[in-house]
Amino acid sequence: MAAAGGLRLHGAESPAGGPGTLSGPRRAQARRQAEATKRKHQASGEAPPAKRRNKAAFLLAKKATAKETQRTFKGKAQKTFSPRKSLVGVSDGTREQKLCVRTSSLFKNNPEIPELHRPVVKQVQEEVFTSEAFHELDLHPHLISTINTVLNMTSMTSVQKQSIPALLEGRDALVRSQTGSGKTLAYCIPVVQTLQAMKSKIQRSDGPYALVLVPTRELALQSFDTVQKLLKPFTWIVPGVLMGGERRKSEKARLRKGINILISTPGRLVDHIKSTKNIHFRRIRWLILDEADRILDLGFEKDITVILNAVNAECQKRQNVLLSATLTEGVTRLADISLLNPVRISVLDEPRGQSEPQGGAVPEASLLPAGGEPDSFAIPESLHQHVALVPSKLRLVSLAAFILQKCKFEKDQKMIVFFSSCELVEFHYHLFLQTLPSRLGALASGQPPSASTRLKFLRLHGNMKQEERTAVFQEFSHSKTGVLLCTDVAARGLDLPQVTWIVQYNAPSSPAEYIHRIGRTARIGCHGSSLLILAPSEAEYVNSLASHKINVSEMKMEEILSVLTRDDCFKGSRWGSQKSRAAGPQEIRERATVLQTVFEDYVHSSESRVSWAKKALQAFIRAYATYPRELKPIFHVRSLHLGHVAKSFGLRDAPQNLGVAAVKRRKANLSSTSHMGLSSSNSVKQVVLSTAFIRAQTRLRHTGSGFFQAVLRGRALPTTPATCSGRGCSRRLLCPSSQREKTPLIHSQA
Ligand SMILES: Nc1ncnc2c1ncn2[C@@H]1O[C@H](COP(=O)(O)OP(=O)(O)OP(=O)(O)O)[C@@H](O)[C@H]1O
Repeated sequence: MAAAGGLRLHGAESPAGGPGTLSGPRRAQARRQAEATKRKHQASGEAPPAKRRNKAAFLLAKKATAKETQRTFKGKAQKTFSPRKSLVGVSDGTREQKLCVRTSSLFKNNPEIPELHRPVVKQVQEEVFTSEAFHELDLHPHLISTINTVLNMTSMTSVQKQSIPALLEGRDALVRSQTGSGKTLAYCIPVVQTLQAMKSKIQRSDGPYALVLVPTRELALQSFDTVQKLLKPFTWIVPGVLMGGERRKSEKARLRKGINILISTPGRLVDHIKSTKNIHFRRIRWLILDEADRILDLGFEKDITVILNAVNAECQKRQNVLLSATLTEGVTRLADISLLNPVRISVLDEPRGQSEPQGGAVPEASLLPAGGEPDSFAIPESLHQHVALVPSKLRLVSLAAFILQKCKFEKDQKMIVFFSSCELVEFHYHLFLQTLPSRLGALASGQPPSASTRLKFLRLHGNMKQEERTAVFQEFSHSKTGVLLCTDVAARGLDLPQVTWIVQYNAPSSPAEYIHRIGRTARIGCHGSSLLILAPSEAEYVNSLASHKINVSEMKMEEILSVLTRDDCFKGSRWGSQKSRAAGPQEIRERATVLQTVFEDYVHSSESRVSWAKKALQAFIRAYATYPRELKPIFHVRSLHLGHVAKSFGLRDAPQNLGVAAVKRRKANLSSTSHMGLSSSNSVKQVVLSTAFIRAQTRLRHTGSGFFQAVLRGRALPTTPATCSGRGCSRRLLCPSSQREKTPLIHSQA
């Protein structure tokens, strides 16, 4: 417990003569005593036990604080807080008693922030728009007028100019262009044009002619919406969407009536293939895999195998299209041998400079990254990328300060913050929702927060009910401002208008995911920015990004935190008489500590909140343990300082028994764990162990196109497509004519 006051600042951060409750000599005595204890433990190479660490301060505080201490937020200067009874601001009106009050020491014992010596690399750039109009294509006039009037588009983007003619010719295609460059229309327009032109007019009861697979439900809804708009003049063609979370019964009814362009997530389609009699693929002409690298990843392996086998069993002649902003070399080569004479479409400027593609057919090398290096992807030119190195203890306040900076002090900002798991999204969503808006409004003015001071927080992740997911997706789409906290469920394909900032609070597990996350901003030629928050020990990740031609510039943590001096509700009393704007580093530190204390007070206001924060911390460590092998030297769970990370969850101390229950569960299942020599006191190790299974599962997944790699493991990839030579063919696993029933088949154009 701290020296009584809920917001008492102590240690290095406590300003001399500041708001503390101890008199000068007593304060000095307390500090000397605390430092002596600390030196003793440092000398022995271990941290002092939590209780003893605070004992000196606690004893003196007890003596000195018969009186209550003043809270230091402006507007609350008169209000006094008892250490036992002080209340944390909760916007739901419930007031809970504090169990313990102790202010953090945020700026002590942090690792040094290294200088970033990032190599400046030339990013791969693409031209978004062309000067060619849709009416120059050989499309139905009603389709053109729908594009012009309903979608308000006249000129084609580069990827559309290259893809539409090639797809109208009936070619299989691999399409790669940067995020937000119009790939959806690049496949939707040819599908609609072809289906409306069919000689025997399509009947609803014919069932699906086109099957579009997308990785997430929101993307399914979004693609469905685009197709629906394009089909306005062609009312006899019926689009439909299948996605998890919807009522299966109503989907079955729609399938029974007939859907001609079927958009689905893989899992839900498998559900229907297994359980719905009315689903068939007899007339499939198009198979489209949007975000193909994700769909063909190990995570979807089983589902895709079921779907492709079902489709191939009924339909041998169709056009296959694979699209993504990050079609890796692995995916393209593997798809190459399973597609029939595919056209490879890429919008990269550099290869185009050498040989201009004719009619959408790009030279073979151009789906490979410029310069022939593996897996470098184009990034929108108007996207400004930043990185901030922030010690673990300061992560939470830095994120909150950044949100305030952009969404409170700047106009019309819309932000997406990515986290590594659903639990982390939930934790930060509720924490911010309960603390930040109430601080900003109520504490500054003594009134409830006004519309102008209110921060709008939304959250989106896979553990939410579908109705809520859809509502949030719609609300954020139509909103001009707001902060969406989410997992990677929102990373792929979503076209959320006017997003100005992307924050990656937890680093992504691959450069492809980095590209997709930041690609939610700066779409279709707009401006946007991104911020990646890394711990000092993770600084090397900047070089890893550079090796994929991704350039980030540094934003200093102090710059982020300095915004707190613009809001007097974070003012410490030492600075009461000074002008905020002239604040120096010490005031910034003090204000950051005030903000951290707001979070800690909230978390420690009840046992249940403390255990909620511990669970979130546990989820963070679990997710941290799943980085792929090649990133382990940068993101290794053993390099985490549990006590420091705990601070970023509003916890005052490192939990002692973190992960024990999980480890016990795993122990029961995995007899092999015993050899790891578990020590009950080593919490991080326990969590590592409890996540061993997850790591093993995800290792392959992170290797990129793991599904195909698994199929082909053990033999060299053919560099050029060859024809199948039947049963003994070395590529038989991908060839429809030999082992259909066992294999994930992309193509079956017999
Ligand atoms: N020719 C065009 N003119 C103007 N706007 C367009 C055009 N084509 C597409 N758009 C708009 O551009 C935005 C991005 O399109 P889309 O979502 O298809 O991009 P994408 O390349 O699929 O992105 P991602 O790789 O992130 O999935 C959408 O709002 C879409 O309406």
